[in-house]
Amino acid sequence: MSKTTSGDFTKTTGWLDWYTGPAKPQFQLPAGAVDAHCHVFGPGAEFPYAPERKYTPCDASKAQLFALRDHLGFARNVVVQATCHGADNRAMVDACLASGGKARGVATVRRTITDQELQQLHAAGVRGVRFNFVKRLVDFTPKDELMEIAGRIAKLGWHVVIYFEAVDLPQLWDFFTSLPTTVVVDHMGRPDVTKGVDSEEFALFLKFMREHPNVWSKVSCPERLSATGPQALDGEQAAYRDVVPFARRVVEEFPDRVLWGTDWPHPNLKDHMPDDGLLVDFIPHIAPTPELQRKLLVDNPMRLYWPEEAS
Ligand SMILES: O=C(O)c1cc(C(=O)O)oc(=O)c1
Repeated sequence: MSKTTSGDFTKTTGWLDWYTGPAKPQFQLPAGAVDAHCHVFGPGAEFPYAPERKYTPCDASKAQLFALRDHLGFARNVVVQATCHGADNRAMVDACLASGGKARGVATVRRTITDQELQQLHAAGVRGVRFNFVKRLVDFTPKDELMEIAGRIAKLGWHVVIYFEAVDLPQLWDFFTSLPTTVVVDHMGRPDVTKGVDSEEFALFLKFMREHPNVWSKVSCPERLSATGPQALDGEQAAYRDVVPFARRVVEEFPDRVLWGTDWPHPNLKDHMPDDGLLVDFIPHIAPTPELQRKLLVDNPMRLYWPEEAS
């Protein structure tokens, strides 16, 4: 597979391309497992990157995503709109439509979107919108605009996905806790794992989930959060051990409100690109029993994204 950025685009300097030839996981995923956080990038020649983007990635097409899904043993994907596409959801929608019902999506929308356009997104398989508060990724969208969008998508039965850094949770608390939908936190709210699992910062995140039963968390991205490694490369089976206590705490306390995803193609990683097969092998460390694994990988994502099929 050749990895390029097509169209009139040049990759951000230092960009790390996704890993070719991932291992077959040793951990066998339960039947029907969902990769509930992944992206498509372009291809730029077909789906141009947004003018307001903060980075230009290498292309990562739907066909490449579906090949990874099959290789790792997932049954389905949730394709989350990547910030490099702004509020132009065409690449994500195209992936959902091409998946034969095996992908659902999370969109980024502006308040100018019409009801008809929202209905079209729904028909394509979109079931949520993403609000992003990570400053290196997006410019600020006023909270009144976000709240207006949340009110509109609530009527479609959709949820809100939020992405923020742990240090920003206190100032975002009131907004998050006013949202009228299920709220799904990306990557555990990005804890600083060097502060420890019993830190005030992580305690606040657990309180956020404990006091608000509509809040869910993706226990994803150990490769982003780890400070110690070792990196999930070259067969390493003990990768990212410093992240395990955080994810495991969330899985064990909130087993019915957690999701897991590869985060392929892993935008903006700076020091290494993980082997996605080894990332799958991380799962039994954070969800140690078959029951927790089934909830994390099958029951919970099915309830949120394919409720009509959920048992
Ligand atoms: O931490 C990141 O850089 C990142 C970026 C994006 C995106 O650009 O959409 O999505 C993610 O899930 C994570």
